[in-house]
Amino acid sequence: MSDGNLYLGFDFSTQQLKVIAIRESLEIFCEESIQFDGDIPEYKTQGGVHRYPYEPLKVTAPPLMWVSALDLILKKLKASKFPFERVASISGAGQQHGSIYWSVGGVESLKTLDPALPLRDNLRTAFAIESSPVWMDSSTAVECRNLEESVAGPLTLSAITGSRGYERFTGNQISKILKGTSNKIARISLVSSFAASLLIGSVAPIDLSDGSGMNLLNIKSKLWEECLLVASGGEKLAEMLGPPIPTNSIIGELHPYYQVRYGFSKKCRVVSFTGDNPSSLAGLPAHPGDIVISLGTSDTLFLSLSEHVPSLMGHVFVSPLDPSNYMGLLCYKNGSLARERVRDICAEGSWDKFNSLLEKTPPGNNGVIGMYFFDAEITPDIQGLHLFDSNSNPITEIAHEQQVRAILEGQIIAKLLHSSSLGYTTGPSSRVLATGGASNNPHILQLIADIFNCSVYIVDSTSNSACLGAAIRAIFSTNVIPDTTYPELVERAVKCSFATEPRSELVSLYRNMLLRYKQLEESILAAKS
Ligand SMILES: Nc1ncnc2c1ncn2[C@@H]1O[C@H](COP(=O)(O)OP(=O)(O)O)[C@@H](O)[C@H]1O
Ligand SMILES: O=C(CO)[C@@H](O)[C@H](O)COP(=O)(O)O
Repeated sequence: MSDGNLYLGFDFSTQQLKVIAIRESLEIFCEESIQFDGDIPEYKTQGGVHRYPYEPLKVTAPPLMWVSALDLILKKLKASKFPFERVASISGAGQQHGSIYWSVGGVESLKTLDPALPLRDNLRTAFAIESSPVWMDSSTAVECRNLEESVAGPLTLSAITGSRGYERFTGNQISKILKGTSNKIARISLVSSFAASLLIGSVAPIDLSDGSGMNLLNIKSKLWEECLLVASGGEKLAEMLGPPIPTNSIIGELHPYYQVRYGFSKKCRVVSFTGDNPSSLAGLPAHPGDIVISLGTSDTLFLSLSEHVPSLMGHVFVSPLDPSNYMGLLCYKNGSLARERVRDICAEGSWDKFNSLLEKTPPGNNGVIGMYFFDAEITPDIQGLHLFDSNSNPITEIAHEQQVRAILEGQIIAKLLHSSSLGYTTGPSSRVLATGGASNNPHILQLIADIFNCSVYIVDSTSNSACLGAAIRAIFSTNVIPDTTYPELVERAVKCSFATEPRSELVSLYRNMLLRYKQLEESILAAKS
């Protein structure tokens, strides 16, 4: 195989930093990852985050941990003799909505990175706020309501920004941070633009697609909405954020730090990073009518949209593929971490045992339904463990094998219920493209097929579609492959294979179960209000 150029795609996700290198022929050259909890334990995270027993809605992560993870993953690549000099361009992704607050000195130290030191030692005092709020935080309900009121209500905020006020959305997080600190904040980044900043040695601009997850960007004008900036952070917020840029823009050349320390080429260019979900969409050959289900730390369901219909549920972002289009997304906080908790309680921490228990119960779980919202759920706004028997009476105890089926069927039925209510429905030629760590589990894929009544496909080469999308964006944005549209490039680069199809005999069972789930969810929400 020729020793041609390579292209890197990073993903700074909740639990780990991942990177994929692809060849100009679009084949994967190598993958690497760093688990925050296990590989850099000095930061003492659990599931990549810090939680606060006396502030259960607060969830943060230390930006210096993400810096250390970049040091470590590049060190691992160097130890494996990775040919850094062949890297022609780099892009990446980051968990959405998290916010990083650069100090004045931090902005300066970015420019003067010393290659004799790890990034961590260069940037140890770079952050005015040492614990960044991340997407699992839901402590900003007051800020959300205030922002909604600043534009005559939640539906108006959704019409402008693509979402009603959501606690994890960055504008509300910034509002809370700025109220609570006197530290001098020079600039504010998202996780995606923060990661890009490390590579170019200056604070990188926020891209339109990830910027859509802030409750600050007008997704039609593609500009920050002035009144929302003022309501969230005052007159200076525009300056702290900088102007947003189209996703897939070339934002600069790799800082000389990386040439000296690792041997990267002087000509290596950096393409704007974006949110992990937009980057994942960019890494999948989704056709019109296809739906993507990403089963990572968060579970998400997303698809390409040609228009934006304001709603009080779900989100619409500027498309990472074409700024005149959109991306619809539903997010579930209780995703893999909730499944892991049931796995650990019922299956001794083993996915194989988890799957064996699933097989001991019939589809439909003999009418038992479960909602496993250990964390305050995003879609919908419910918390707690809610179990119901076949007559929809609340129960408290079910067998381990019923627990396993209940969490999986409950999570997938919820996705079908909420996506259908937004008109995100599958047609006869639709596919569900599954990605994310849990898409490696064939039992979960079969449940998705049965409940969505749709064939499920997976990407042959990797479940890290956010990294793959970033690497493909790195190639595409540097015009290395002329006369090729982005969809054509993705079709060539990403091979999806058939994973499983629905069992037609289960269609009516799951349709009835969905109706019961809908009634139960409505009753829980009604009891809250
Ligand atoms: N066989 C499996 N069955 C179910 N879940 C799995 C399996 N293998 C991995 N996972 C889940 O995948 C998750 C990681 O997925 P990933 O997409 O890498 O997350 P993120 O991008 O948020 O870091 C883990 O938290 C783990 O629970
Ligand atoms: O909040 C959202 C999307 O709105 C989450 O999807 C985060 O982007 C976290 O991503 P993962 O770490 O689960 O990939």
